[in-house]
Amino acid sequence: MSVGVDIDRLVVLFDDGGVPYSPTAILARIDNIQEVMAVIASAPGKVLITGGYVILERPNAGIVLSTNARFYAIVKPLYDELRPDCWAWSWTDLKLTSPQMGREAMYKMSLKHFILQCTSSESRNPFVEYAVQYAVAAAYATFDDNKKDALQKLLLKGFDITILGGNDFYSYRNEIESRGLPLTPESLSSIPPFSSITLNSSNGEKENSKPEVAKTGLGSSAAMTTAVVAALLNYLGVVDLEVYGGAHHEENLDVVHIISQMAHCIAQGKVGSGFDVSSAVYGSHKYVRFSPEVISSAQNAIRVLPLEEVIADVLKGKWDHERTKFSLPPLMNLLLGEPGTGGSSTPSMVGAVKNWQKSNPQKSSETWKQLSDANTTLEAQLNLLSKLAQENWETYKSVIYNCSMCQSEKWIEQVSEAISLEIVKTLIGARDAMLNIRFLMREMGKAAGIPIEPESQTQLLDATMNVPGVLLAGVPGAGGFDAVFAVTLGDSGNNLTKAWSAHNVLALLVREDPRGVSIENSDPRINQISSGVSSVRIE
Ligand SMILES: Nc1ncnc2c1ncn2[C@@H]1O[C@H](COP(=O)(O)OP(=O)(O)O)[C@@H](O)[C@H]1O
Ligand SMILES: C[C@@](O)(CCOP(=O)(O)OP(=O)(O)O)CC(=O)O
Repeated sequence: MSVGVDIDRLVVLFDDGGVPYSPTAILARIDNIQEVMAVIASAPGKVLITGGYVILERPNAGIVLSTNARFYAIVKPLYDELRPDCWAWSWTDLKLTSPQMGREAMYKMSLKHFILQCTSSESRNPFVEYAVQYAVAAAYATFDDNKKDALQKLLLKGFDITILGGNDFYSYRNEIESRGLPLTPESLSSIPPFSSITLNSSNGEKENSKPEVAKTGLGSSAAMTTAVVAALLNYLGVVDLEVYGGAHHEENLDVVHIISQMAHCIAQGKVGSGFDVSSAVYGSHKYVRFSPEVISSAQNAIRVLPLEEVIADVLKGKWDHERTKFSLPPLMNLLLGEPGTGGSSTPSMVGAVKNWQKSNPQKSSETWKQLSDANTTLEAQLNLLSKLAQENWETYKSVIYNCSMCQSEKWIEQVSEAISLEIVKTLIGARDAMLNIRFLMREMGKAAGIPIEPESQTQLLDATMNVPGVLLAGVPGAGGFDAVFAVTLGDSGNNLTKAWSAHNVLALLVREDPRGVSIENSDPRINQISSGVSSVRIE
């Protein structure tokens, strides 16, 4: 059977409540973003649930959960055909588009030294610039002469790179408030995918201070850098990320990790612990940092050696970071709540903690040891819960279901037989470990004179941990006034979302997703278009 429809009378409506699209406009929108020979990679944002500050020093470990918030990089040639005279060129072109920021920048890249020169006056993106330079240098460093010829041809076609960050990376709280919408996840989901980014107005202290992106704290720069590096390395043929599983995939991920860490550290101007890039590459895991020398020695070498040689050495360097499998036990969910009290600057918080370590080495090392032990205890309790779930699934399921409906003091009353009791005791053990971590983080903050868990967050976290079905809550990473996290049991996340909304806290749409960097089959804007279609009608 075929149905005749006058195409110009068809109207497609999107869930985002935006303007209806005619089919012609839809086709133009899809056509416009349909990629030819494009490689699309995505990398997740993260939440560091344990290990803030202490993971800066080996061998202290942290638990980092990757999320369903993803950054995308689309890489394709800028020119379809090679121009006849291009063999004489020693430069190629790079176009970098950031639609959410309304930015487009053009660069020339030297094929000898991989130096980038910005030829348009648009504001620069150092994370992407270093990602491009180091990925291209990695290709030269790893290819033999035959492959270098093919590489040269591909490079001469230029690069057209588009970067897109999922809405979850940015704060839309002000927008929701100004539109008079309720502070709920439903309001957040009404915002169209890959929306324009709200910029915080500059504070006026420095005349030329750049407006800052209003962020939710999921590590946008690490996810962005990793997505660009992965897309480029795949595009150039240095790695093949489409073949999943096995040792070869792990080796490919390690190459993406090394080049991303290098680009991120150099662009950021500091060698941090690297957990945010690590989770963007490998997904959720337990992380122990790499020795910073592997990057600092490369930083020195860059001044005297060709980049290709430096990158070759970095790829063979002593990368001693450790990652151990970790994910939340079954039937547990990660939630984030944005209190709307503004973000804090991690480098200055880290600087204050380092000063305290110098000025009071004995007390600070005691606190660090206690914190590290408390982090290990929480990890052990969560791992034990995963094991108990695996071995006693039915009992585990019913205990979690019962506990999800009441406050923690009542959990023990729900059980009688041995296994259920062990499960509840382990849940309470995890809670106690989190309370201990929070206490020690507050102590560290007071001693260093910085708001790691400030009073307003303490009140919010205490109230959160009293909501029925909430296992634990805390300030992620470096702490401060950013969004807080909670781990909830079963379906109790809905209780928490409502409780937060009543406290003027916006529950974000972010959830744990253990998937690290990956290659995507299609432009994420096309996926979002098709999943966003709510109805088609004929007018
Ligand atoms: N969608 C985007 N397109 C281009 N650049 C972006 C986008 N989102 C964020 N950025 C850039 O990424 C960087 C974020 O880095 P930073 O402020 O250190 O954040 P984070 O702590 O999340 O890593 C900023 O330079 C910002 O301008
Ligand atoms: C203090 C830290 O241990 C954790 C910082 O954690 P955040 O999750 O706050 O990360 P940023 O994205 O860098 O702001 C510093 C570090 O390990 O890099």
